[in-house]
Amino acid sequence: MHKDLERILFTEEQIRERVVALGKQITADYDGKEIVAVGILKGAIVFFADLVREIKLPVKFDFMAASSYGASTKTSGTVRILKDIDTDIENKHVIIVEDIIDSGLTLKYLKENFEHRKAASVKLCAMLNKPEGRRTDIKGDYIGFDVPDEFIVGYGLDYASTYRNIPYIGILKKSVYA
Ligand SMILES: O=P(O)(O)OC[C@H]1O[C@H](OP(=O)(O)OP(=O)(O)O)[C@H](O)[C@@H]1O
Ligand code: HPA
Ligand SMILES: [Mg+2]
Repeated sequence: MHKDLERILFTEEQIRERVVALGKQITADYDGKEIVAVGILKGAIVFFADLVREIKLPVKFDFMAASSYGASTKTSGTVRILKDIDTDIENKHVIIVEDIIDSGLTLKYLKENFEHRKAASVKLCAMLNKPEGRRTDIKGDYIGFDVPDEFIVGYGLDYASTYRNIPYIGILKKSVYA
């Protein structure tokens, strides 16, 4: 285990099993449709790469970069869009792919933004969900795992731009940021 982790929540094997199941569910739900998967950089990149390969339907890729945490374990409350998608999503079935829904501020902002562009449908898929962090009424449509109210890293999730490449998911020691 990485020395800065308090404990591992989900191993590589548990993550793989859950991602396969999510891919199957999405494949069944979107039968006959084409999907535009929009990954939210940077955190979603690892999950995105694994998930899209488990969806057995035509999937177009696009990416948006949004940031609200910076080098903190608390949301700044302001979602900044650093890069927009370049696909015209009007009448398209969009799945927004995220690493985590915590306060929900990022996804609430993005979901409304996508609906204004007249997508045929917009659903949210997140690897992790932290219900106790929530400050909005946003809910995910496809969720990998619920996590406790702790700061989580690995599998794309960072603290101050570090730990994203840890292949499993764990709780960061408080001594690292307190
Ligand atoms: O539900 P919320 O409280 O809004 O938190 C979730 C968002 O915060 C993180 O992004 P961050 O701003 O850290 O950017 P990053 O993806 O580049 O790490 C994470 O990747 C989600 O996008
Ligand atoms: O628990 C978290 N870990 C990493 N990034 C995050 N962004 C929101 N919540 C988290
Ligand atoms: Mg982050």
